[in-house]
Amino acid sequence: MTEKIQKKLSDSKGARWAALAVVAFTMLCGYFLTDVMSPLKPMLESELLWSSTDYGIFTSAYGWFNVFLLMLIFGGMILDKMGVRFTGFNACLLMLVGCGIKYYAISDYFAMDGLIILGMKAQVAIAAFGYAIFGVGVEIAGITVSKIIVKWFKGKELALAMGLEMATARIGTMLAMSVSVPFAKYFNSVSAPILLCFIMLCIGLIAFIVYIFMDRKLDASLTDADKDAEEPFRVKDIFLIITNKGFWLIALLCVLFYSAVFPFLKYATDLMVNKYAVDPELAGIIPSLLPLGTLFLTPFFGNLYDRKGKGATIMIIGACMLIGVHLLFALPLLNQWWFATIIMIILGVAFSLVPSAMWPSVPKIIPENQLGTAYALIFWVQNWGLMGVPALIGWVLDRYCKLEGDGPAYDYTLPMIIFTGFGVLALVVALMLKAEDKKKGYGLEKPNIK
Ligand SMILES: C[C@H](N)C(=O)N[C@@H](CCCCN)C(=O)O
Repeated sequence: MTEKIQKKLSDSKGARWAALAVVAFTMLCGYFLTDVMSPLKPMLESELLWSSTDYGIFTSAYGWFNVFLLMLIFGGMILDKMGVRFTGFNACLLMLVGCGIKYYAISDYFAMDGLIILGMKAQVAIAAFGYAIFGVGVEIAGITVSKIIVKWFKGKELALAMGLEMATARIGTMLAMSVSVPFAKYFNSVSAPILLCFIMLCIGLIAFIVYIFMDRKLDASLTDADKDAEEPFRVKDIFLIITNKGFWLIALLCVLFYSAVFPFLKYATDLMVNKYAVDPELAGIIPSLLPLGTLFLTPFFGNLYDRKGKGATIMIIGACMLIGVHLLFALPLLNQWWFATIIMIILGVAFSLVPSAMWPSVPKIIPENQLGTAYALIFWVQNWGLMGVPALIGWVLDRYCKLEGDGPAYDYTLPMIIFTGFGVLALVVALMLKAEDKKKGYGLEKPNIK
């Protein structure tokens, strides 16, 4: 009699890559809205009379609820307790609600002109409130998708899969950077690109519902032994996570590195206009090259990490490149669009190196049943930067960098020096992480494929 060996659904290559494609698409839709306003900064200033500080407040709202109301941490605990299907679906709903509120605030339907809410212009406050709700949704969706990828790819092409997920999400950023202004101009409305995002988020929700069916099938294919091996999450596990030095080094590297990239992207279009004299209508194209480069390179470096290891070294190289690029943006040399384009592409390489090695390194430090909470805690620390740095840069621009006359509105030297500082600190932490790996034997320099 032949004994049938039960295979998990994730053992099927087709099934696991299909699952990845579906959830990565949901993230693409989320990333589109995340960055859709960045190229619109000059239009917000000229048409809705926002200042750089208004824009900075609005942008920082992304992290308000995640940071102060601990929504991300609760989200991570819900994820580990209730599972990926429940958490992911509700995260998609939150993204939609947040996007709807943001659209209302920016659209012509908005009728509270002249009102002040908590010291902010009503329009800025309500758009920021919507963006804050969206921020909770997209961040919880991010940790959910990370856990989904570990569920399907652990012991297989984990870093490649994470790299491909990030690459797909970056298409959303790229679209935001390149189509927002032409779209807004075509419809003669700053809010038109946000409506487009709303439609995309509806499609993203449908994609996640498709994933829910795949996840059910995966669970049904698990043997009793697989299920027994899954230890339940206990609240006291949080203590185990936060007393782990490796965890803190990853979290610190994450906040420092990402503070020098995502908040930079929010101002990159404006930098192109002010420092490199690029036409505002085309200025979003140069920053959009950053996600374009990461599209190919994040999976490439992820695959390299899967097969050859060297995760900690990859993070160190990425941090060094980040410092070089921001320094070149800060220095008063070669204020030409082509030079900005070249260094933006190099930033894309740095922005592929660090994430491709950092995120797949977390499961080497933290057990799988605590992963949702661990990713959530890392995102929470990171959100302090995503929230604080844009507000800081907006304030610095208004206070110290305003220029008089008909030329550029701002001098970007000081903001770029601040971004360089984050890069230097990220490098120090990356070096400490490599030393800790040597001491504790996490295996960050070892390949992921067993
Ligand atoms: C902004 C968000 N918190 C974030 O850090 N996103 C990362 C991807 C993290 C998920 C990895 N599986 C990014 O680089 O976009």
